[in-house]
Amino acid sequence: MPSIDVANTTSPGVIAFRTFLDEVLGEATTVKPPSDDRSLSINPPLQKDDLHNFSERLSEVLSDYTAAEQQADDADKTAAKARKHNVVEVAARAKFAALTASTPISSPEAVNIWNLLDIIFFTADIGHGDPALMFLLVEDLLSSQTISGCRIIFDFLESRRERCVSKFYKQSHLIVLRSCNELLRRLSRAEDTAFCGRVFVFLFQYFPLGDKSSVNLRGQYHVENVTTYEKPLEGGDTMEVDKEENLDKAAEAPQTEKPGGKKADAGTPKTSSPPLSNDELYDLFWPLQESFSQPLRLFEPANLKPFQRGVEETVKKFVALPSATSRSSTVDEPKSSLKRKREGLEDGEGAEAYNPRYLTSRDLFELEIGDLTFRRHILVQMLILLNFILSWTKEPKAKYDKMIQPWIEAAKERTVVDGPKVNHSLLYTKEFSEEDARWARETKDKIAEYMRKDVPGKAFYRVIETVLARDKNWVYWKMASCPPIKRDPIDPKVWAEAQASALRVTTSKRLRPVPMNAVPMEFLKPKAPGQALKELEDPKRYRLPDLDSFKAKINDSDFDIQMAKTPAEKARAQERKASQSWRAMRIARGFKLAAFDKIDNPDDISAIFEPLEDAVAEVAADEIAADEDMPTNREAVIVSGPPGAGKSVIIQKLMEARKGVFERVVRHTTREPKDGETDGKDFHFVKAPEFNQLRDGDRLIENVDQGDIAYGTSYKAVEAVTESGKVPIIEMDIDSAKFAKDMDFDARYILVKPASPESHETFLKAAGGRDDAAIKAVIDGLPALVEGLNADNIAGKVILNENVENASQELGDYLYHKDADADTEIVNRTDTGEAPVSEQNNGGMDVDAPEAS
Ligand SMILES: Nc1ncnc2c1ncn2[C@@H]1O[C@H](COP(=O)(O)OP(=O)(O)OP(=O)(O)O)[C@@H](O)[C@H]1O
Repeated sequence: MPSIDVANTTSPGVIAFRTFLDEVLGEATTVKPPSDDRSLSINPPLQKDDLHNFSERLSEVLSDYTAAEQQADDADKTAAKARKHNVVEVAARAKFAALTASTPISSPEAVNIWNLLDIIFFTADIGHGDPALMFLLVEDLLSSQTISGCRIIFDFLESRRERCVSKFYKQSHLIVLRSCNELLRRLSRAEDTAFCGRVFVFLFQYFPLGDKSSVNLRGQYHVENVTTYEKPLEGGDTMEVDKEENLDKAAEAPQTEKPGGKKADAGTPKTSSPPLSNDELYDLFWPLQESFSQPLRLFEPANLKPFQRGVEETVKKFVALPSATSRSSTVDEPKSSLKRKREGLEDGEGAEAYNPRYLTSRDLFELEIGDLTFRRHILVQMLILLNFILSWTKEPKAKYDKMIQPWIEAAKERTVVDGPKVNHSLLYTKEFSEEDARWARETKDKIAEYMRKDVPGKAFYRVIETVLARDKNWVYWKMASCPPIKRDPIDPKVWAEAQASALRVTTSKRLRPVPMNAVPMEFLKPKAPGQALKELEDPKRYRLPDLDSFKAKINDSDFDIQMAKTPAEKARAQERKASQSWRAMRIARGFKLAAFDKIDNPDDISAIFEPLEDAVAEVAADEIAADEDMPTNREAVIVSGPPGAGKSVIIQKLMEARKGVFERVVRHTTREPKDGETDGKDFHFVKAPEFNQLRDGDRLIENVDQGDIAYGTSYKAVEAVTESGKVPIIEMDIDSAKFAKDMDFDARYILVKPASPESHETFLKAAGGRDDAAIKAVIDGLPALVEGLNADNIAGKVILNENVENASQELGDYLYHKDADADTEIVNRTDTGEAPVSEQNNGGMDVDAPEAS
């Protein structure tokens, strides 16, 4: 900071620059006058061109300093430049201080503050001022204002973000980070949730993905986040539940009511015992927060046991509470009180935000856990910790080592100094036992089951699952000390070749036999009578252009429409687009007519270029069965079953027997195509990011990971078949079918089972690709695998595969009769006393009786 007395300076440079500032600020006020509408005073940003000859006039004012800088020898240049920057800074700070002292930030006159900051930015932009100055002034301003004032300043910062990032990222990023962090420290996460979010989003946008400045590289936990709660009613400083000897004692001794009946027993959880009372749970519930804010303490068994007990009892209690839909009025109370609290907030602030406040008073405990949102919040915390436990057991640790090895190698190959290095502060040496991992897995399942119950529980749990999965990637990235996230440059050789061939193509001087774009006129030459006419009819002569070629043309026209400078130019581009769209639609009507239904807006015909329509087209190209041959119920059919049960052959037989009725839905996979497999026919082969996009966008009805390979079925692929008029039939393993059912995907679920373990073994041998041990593993695992499907009553029909013909016949019969009134029909058949086919054929396998059929 320059040590000049700002108010009484006699430095001619400072005086001159300050006068200049007053002048240009006056001009700026004519361009952007004070306005009652605050958004107008901040936006649009002042432009340099709005100020008459700004650069020249500024250079003139600072000419002496610039001359001194130019004349100085290399050693003194920096000092000369600093002198000029000091002059600018002193004058600018003085003006800024005067303005901020006299102008409330929310008044219309605050436009002068924003204009001054813009002018300081321009000054730095043409090299006459310190680029950091504007950011330092904003930082000062933020620290001098109340939170509502900071919101206005933040509007300013957000509107100038791109400009600042593109010009002065290097000089500003640390100041911006510091200011934002300071602001976040002042904000209450509960009251100013939305504002906190804005600050975080701003930081993410300001800093490039992969920038380490705001990464918690050492994995430090927010240990100051201490939740205070009431001590156990009995008194005493230490929570009895935390003492290990008590855990062991309690495990042995029967649970006795302590004096007052208020103290929780921290022994081994009894899964069958009833949920604890609120008072008892209170003493186990709030101490969990300690582990939530410091997960590393769980490596100590003395901390882990009470944690496990607390989690189990809490989950048990939550499960026992009435669900959101059936709760009594008491549970609404916290919400209404919260509402009252939020009424004081500004418009739009916090309306959608909910951040649970920890009301840790014992008296409020019942109300607190009665709130579904609060319960979910706690359960998410638990899931994070359970994931933490699962990440630090033997197996995942070995996986990290394997994963990190290539980074270490890469570091050696590239540069020793800058390459990715393993971040040892995140690689803990301690690990959890297999027993702890099992506990974590089981508890996770319980929590998942509970969370999925309430509406919209399934979707909510899915989001949480996705977020936690994504979080793992960040942890991996931090473990490698945040290697740069960038694409490798193109190999110079490849680049040179591409350039050379582009040159060759574009500079060919050879005369073409037919000028470009001209139609060959050869047929006009005298020929045998009638031959010229025949040649004219040759389909090659009137071959339609490729539909996709219009896509780029229409995009170009769209661009021209947007960028048109005059109305005439715009009209021409619109006319061009209309003609291109018309021609594209004429071509598409021949084979993508179904896509026309998807066009809502005539200006956007992109639906006809979408791959879905390709699938429809392909399907449509096949023969479709006559209406009377179609089943009444055309809902999708999911055929699932254990590996080698005969799903494929049964479906194949059915499709041959009922031609043009069913169509297989093609699944997506991230694996590479095997020999003979065709993209779009056997699978849609996609890369992992594309698959993740489908999965994260909820565009899959099911997906499973088998090792590193992901499989999934998209809604679009199913729709494509439905739109073609056929019945989609999807072959899946049992887990995928359960997943689809969980996602409430409407379909008829069929389970195919081999009639006996012996025949299953034969099928698996016939299918090949498995050795004896693998075959045995499949057969042994079958009862457990099938159990879920039967128990949850997912499969509406179980088919025993003894004979492919019969099984496919049975499937066909079922699909043709399982329509609106099929149930009655089926019941009638059973009423005749005839045993269902599957029962007759169960061949000794322990099969739950399928729905009567
Ligand atoms: N009833 C049957 N009689 C004789 N062979 C059968 C019968 N059912 C299936 N097979 C044979 O068993 C093998 C496995 O059948 P299929 O490929 O249809 O099973 P899948 O359930 O589709 O298996 P996966 O899930 O592994 O793809 C095939 O070689 C098939 O010909």
